[in-house]
Amino acid sequence: MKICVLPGDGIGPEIMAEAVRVLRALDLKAEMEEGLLGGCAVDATGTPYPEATQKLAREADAVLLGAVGGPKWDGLPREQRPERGLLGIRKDLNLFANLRPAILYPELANASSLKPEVVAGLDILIVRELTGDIYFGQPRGIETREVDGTQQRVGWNTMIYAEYEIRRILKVAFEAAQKRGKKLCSVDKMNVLECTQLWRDIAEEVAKDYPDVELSHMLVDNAAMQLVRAPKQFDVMVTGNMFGDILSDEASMLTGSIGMLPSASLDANNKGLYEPSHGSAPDIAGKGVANPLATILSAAMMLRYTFNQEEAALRIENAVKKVLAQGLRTGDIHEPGTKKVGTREMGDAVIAAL
Ligand SMILES: NC(=O)C1=CN([C@@H]2O[C@H](COP(=O)(O)OP(=O)(O)OC[C@H]3O[C@@H](n4cnc5c(N)ncnc54)[C@H](O)[C@@H]3O)[C@@H](O)[C@H]2O)C=CC1
Ligand SMILES: CC(C)CC(=O)C(=O)O
Ligand SMILES: [Mg+2]
Repeated sequence: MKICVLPGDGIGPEIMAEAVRVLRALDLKAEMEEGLLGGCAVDATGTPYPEATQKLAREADAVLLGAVGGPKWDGLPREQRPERGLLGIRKDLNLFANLRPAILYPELANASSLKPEVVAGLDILIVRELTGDIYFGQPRGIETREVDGTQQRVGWNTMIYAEYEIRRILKVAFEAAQKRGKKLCSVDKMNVLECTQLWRDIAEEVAKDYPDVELSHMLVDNAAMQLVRAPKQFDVMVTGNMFGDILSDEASMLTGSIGMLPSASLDANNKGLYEPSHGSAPDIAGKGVANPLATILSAAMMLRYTFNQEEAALRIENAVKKVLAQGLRTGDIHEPGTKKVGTREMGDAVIAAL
């Protein structure tokens, strides 16, 4: 098992240290090699996805990533920003399928942003397309030009999907739905965006190959509302890169915190990059208080999807459940009657529970 470890920026190194310790505690035959991605890579090499990291990531079976970015790098030219490194590695490894499971652990029912009765038993899988859409579309830019007779700055991006990109992510979503509750909700904005009209048309076509899955469609604004009104109506949701980015952050709060939401980004052969769904949390970086569970649960997803080690994945997930049952909580999920712990202490507890 060759794993490329990219801690990244902000809380990245803190949460990654715990995930790596958990993996080591499992005593797997894993080779882990660290590399630079994001702001730390910009500082060291001038570029957010340096060649050495490209080589490491391409040669590895899987990549485990913390998070990238932070205000320190926000003023850089766009090509040098940490987030371009993240988009770069996703594109380079062809990781078009991003799976973000929003599962409520019963112990966190009171930490959810919604009432316990609305979220009890919540288990949604968000399937987000990850290498297309407006995050990658060309042309894009900011320039000064004449508009209605005056010089103005104009900014623009392009929302674009080719048929094959839509088709392949829908297949992933239908197959995931087949293995779960057999319900798939495709989220788009077809009432105003041609790009997502194509998405909806193709969803209807692909659905013919999956008669056992019930396909529904929802406009993204309604989907955002339904997620906080009655989230348990959803089984699998599939959507484009930008809508999926936003809806998955929203869904994370139904599970108690964005610090609980892991993710897997897969190519066609289950080579994967695994990372928490959150960012580098500059507001709490360096304080030892970040929740490492999303990263630890991402490591479990890595064992499941890339390495077919279901038993080891379940061991990690059960250890996380046990720690929550013991009442240990980082600040983001803390509530009266539970014990507040830091990042390292949470990692220690998961290892003890293993
Ligand atoms: N995959 C990645 O590497 C991502 C990187 N980013 C980057 O991260 C930087 C910060 O972005 P934000 O919009 O602030 O989003 P963020 O997800 O980093 O933080 C949002 C809020 O959630 C909290 N939070 C996030 N992870 C947490 C954890 N594990 N434990 C406890 N609290 C946690 C933060 O403290 C903050 O209050 C930006 O530079 C952004 O571009 C943002 C999202 C994803
Ligand atoms: C650079 C962003 C697209 C990262 C992000 O917010 C995400 O993938 O969730
Ligand atoms: Mg995001």
